[in-house]
Formats: sequence, C-alpha cells, structure tokens
Amino acid sequence: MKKILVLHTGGTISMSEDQTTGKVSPSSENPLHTHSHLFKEEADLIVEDFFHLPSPHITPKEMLQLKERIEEAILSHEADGVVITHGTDTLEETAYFLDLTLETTVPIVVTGAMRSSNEIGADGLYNFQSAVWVALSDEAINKGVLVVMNDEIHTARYVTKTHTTNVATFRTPTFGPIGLISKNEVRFFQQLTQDETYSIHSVDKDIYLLKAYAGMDGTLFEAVDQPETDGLVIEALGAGNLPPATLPAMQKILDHQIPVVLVSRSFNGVAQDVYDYSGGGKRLKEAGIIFTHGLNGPKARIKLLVLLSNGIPASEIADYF
Ligand SMILES: NC(=O)C[C@H](N)C(=O)O
Repeated sequence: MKKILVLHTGGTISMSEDQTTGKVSPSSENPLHTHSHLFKEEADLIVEDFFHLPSPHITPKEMLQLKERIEEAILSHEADGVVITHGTDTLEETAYFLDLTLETTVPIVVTGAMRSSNEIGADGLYNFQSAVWVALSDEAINKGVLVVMNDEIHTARYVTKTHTTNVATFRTPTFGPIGLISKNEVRFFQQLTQDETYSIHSVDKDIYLLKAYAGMDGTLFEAVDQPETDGLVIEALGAGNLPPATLPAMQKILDHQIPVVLVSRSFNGVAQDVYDYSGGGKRLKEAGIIFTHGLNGPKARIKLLVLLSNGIPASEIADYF
C-alpha cells in the first residue's frame, strides 16, 4: 500500500462556521482527522498538522519549511506521495514555490476548500479525497506540483484563484486543467514533466509587485527604488505596456541593476513586446525589462524570489524567464 504524507497547513478546509454569527475561524481540532479511516483500504496516511494558519498568514518562510519537510520525507522514502491542505488565498503561491524548489518525481498535490467544514455543501473532505487519489495515481508521477480542487487537476505554474467564494474558483487561464477526477477515476489529458527546479536554503529577498493602471505615474516606482530592494514585478497593461509617466522612475530602478519582471494584468494570454510607442512593450524590453510567458504577477514574484535566493545574479535573471 502506498504511503501518503499529509501536511495540513490551515485555511478554510480546517475551519468551521459559528452557526449563530456566521463567522468562520480555525477549528481547534482539524475536521479532516475524523475522516482518515476513509482511506484505510487505499493508502497508508501519515498525517501531520504542520501549521494551523489562514493562508494570508503564510509567507515564503513557511513555504521553505514546508519544502524542507517534504524533501526530508522523500529522501528518507517516508512517502510515495504528498498531499498538502492549504488556505486558498495564497495556495497558488505555495504550490508554485514547491514546484520550483522540489526536485522529485513523487506526486505532490495541494488542495483546499471554499466552504468551511460544517457549512452545507462543504467541499473540503471531497477535495481532500480527490487529492489523495491523485497522489496515489501512477500518472501523477513526475508532473511537478499539482493543484486539485473541484474535480480538476491543474499545474502549480499556471493555476489561479478566480472567484472569492465559488467552489469552482481554481482555473488555469489560457491553458486549461491537465486532468480531472471523474467519480473515483483520475484522468490526465497531458503528459507534462517538471522542467525547472532550483536549490534554495533561504528566502530573504525584498521583491515587490505593482499593478499598472490608467494614469499611473512614477510614485510607487520611486517608493520601491530603495537600496535594499532585490527585485520588482509589474503587472503591465494588455500585451505588456506601461503609462509613459511611469518611465523616468522605472528607468532609475533599471539603472540601479534591480531586475524588473513584467507580466500582463490581463487574465488570459501571455505578455509580449509588441508595441513601439512610449511605454510600449518593445521599448520596455529594449530598456531591459524582462518579459514572462503566461505567469501571473504573484507567480512571477515567487519565481524571481527563488531565482535570486538560488544565487543567480540580477544580470542573468532574464535567461530564466
Ligand atoms: N478558502 C480559503 O481557504 C480562504 C481562507 N481565507 C484562507 O486562505 O485561508
């Protein structure tokens, strides 16, 4: 029987709702513990309450601790698969961080819930069951970190939370999910392999994320342009353009050798250096701004953090995006 390491980190999946006030808060006992027996015919679950945090409290430091615990379990052959339960607000960032830093073929699956454990139609136990099934599946081997929610399997790299409350919140814009769970069957549609991992031991970098808007000027860029700043990600307009009033401050950041990574604030598509006007993508790229292909802002920030934490010099960062 396969051994699955289950690391609970908190989030709505381990919360309950006060039936009189409607307030949702962390439960004293993880509600999923009462259901471990459901899997006794299928898997040997090793369960740990690793953190008990709402996911807005998760930082790269917790992500690194999680990565180190998983690495230890894999190296000691403690687990044939790993399931992580996590709050959904920052789930995509933790999942992508693990994807970029864990070099393994072992299935690693992240899941969560949109409804707390005692709400009508609670999705936590169902998503947890699906995640265990995916972690047990031979087809999930060597696919990098996967996110399983609401009967769908997504890559950590491109999945994103798209709705504040709907259980169908996790989507992969542009590319779509890579598999599904149909009743008790796990089916993959694509043969993916994990293609990049970086070894890191610390996450002490100051990287900021700014979003462009009509009429934006250089104020926020000037605030970010500090000696201790290690990097900047900008969610630019459309295919990858910025309002011209941002440019003088942006140029100063580039002159200070701070890597600036550009993604699009559009939900679908990839950033491209198309337009040749002041603030247009062609000119931004020529000025030294790094374009990404399909990552959203929070993911590009995680990747920049991982690359810089790995020791890659700012001058070489462009080669990795
Ligand atoms: N559905 C959730 O898990 C949301 C919650 N605020 C969290 O991320 O911790």
